[in-house]
Amino acid sequence: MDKLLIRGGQRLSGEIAISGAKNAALPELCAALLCAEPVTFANVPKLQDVSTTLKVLRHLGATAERRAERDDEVTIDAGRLVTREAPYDLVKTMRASILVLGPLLARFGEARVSLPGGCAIGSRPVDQHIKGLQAMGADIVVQHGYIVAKAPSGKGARPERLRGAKITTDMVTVTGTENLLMAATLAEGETVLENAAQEPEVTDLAVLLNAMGARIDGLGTSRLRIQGVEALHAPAVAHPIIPDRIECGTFLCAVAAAGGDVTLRRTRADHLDTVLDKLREAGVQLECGADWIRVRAEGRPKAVSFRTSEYPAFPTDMQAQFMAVNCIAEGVSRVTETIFENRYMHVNELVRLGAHIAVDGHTAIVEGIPKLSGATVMATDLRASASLVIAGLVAEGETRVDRIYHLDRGYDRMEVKLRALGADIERIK
Ligand SMILES: CC(=O)N[C@H]1[C@@H](OP(=O)(O)OP(=O)(O)OC[C@H]2O[C@@H](n3ccc(=O)[nH]c3=O)[C@H](O)[C@@H]2O)O[C@H](CO)[C@@H](O)[C@@H]1O
Ligand SMILES: C=C(OP(=O)(O)O)C(=O)O
Repeated sequence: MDKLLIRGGQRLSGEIAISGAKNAALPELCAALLCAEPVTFANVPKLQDVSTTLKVLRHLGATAERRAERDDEVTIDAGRLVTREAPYDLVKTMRASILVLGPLLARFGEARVSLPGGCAIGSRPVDQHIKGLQAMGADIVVQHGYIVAKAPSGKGARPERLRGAKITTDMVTVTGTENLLMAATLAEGETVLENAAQEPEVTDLAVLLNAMGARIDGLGTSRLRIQGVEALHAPAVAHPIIPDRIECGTFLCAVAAAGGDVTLRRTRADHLDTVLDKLREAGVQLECGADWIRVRAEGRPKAVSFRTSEYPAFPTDMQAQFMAVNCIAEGVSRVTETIFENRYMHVNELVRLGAHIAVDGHTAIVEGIPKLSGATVMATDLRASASLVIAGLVAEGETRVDRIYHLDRGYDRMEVKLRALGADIERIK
């Protein structure tokens, strides 16, 4: 298993480009299942989760290839599928594999999808996906670890289309909104999704679907109104995946902790407002352009308290990385996690590096100290891994981060980008 070896203490400087967003790429690649024509995407990040999604799509019978001469471009052709089943072995490592359910059911009237795996950050049920699809007329049972779904039966052998419905989810759910949105594009009549997630990745999916001929209104709001159509088509041009706001936020936190002067290119500052505000509160200097952010930091940052919540509030996917900054900040901070019940797996590992953190229910109290000290730590989930890398960059001596397959699920060559900024970091095979 690969590990990262980090020798802390280097300032970061220079420029890097941010990759396409994992959490936009995964649903959008699955959206290609909604039509029989080849759909091309640009700015597709090179991540383990993207490779797993392409494997799932190939298993279903689609062709899914990166272009040899422009390897950020991927074309999916789901013209002829051979099965409607996404098996456990392929989906166990990835939460987002649940996103084939809505498209398969909507286009073919049936799907058999293993309950998904992914980061161990909470119980993560998919009851809202199931309830929403049931409201659209689907018959769904969970059997032997699989969600078995069928559209309402028609008069002949063919299933009917799903039916538009008014659906209000019990909580804001990102992949739940995405699954129901995709299903609704091909349903008969109007669907209204209330309490919809407003994350930029959901909006980017809706932009793609509309470019494929869907009729979705209310983009970026908590009410999505969808008029179902009979078929979707390939968009006229390759769909560019939006930049990864969480990758960008992770590098911003790395500079806030380690100090330096870095410009992040091909990014969207307007997707990161809350994180940028908190970094300013920490004393970090930021300048933002249309597609770049320059970050400068000297000395210890100031401790900043925050609370995670749905977009546009502070993202849960940035909680661990910002906590690493607080570990070496001046002062005491309170970090409250409201989305996932078990997202403090990084705390014990940060404590191994010398951090002073006490967890009280959903809140972690972090007392900043001037220096962390290098140690061997274990990555437990994707963003926890990123927080350990940030901590390693500022720890005295050597930090070894084990089990970085979690990191590879969601970061596009993180250690290569950090090395380009002057970090002393290497991957050990
Ligand atoms: C691939 C992807 O985009 N992953 C993101 C997505 O995950 P994901 O879509 O899985 O997260 P959700 O937004 O669905 O989860 C929010 C909360 O709702 C609960 N819930 C959700 C669905 C459901 O049917 N029942 C239920 O109880 C979850 O357990 C959690 O407590 O949004 C999360 C919250 O921003 C991010 O951390 C993940 O990076
Ligand atoms: C929790 C995350 O991913 P996933 O939903 O794919 O497990 C994440 O991106 O931080």
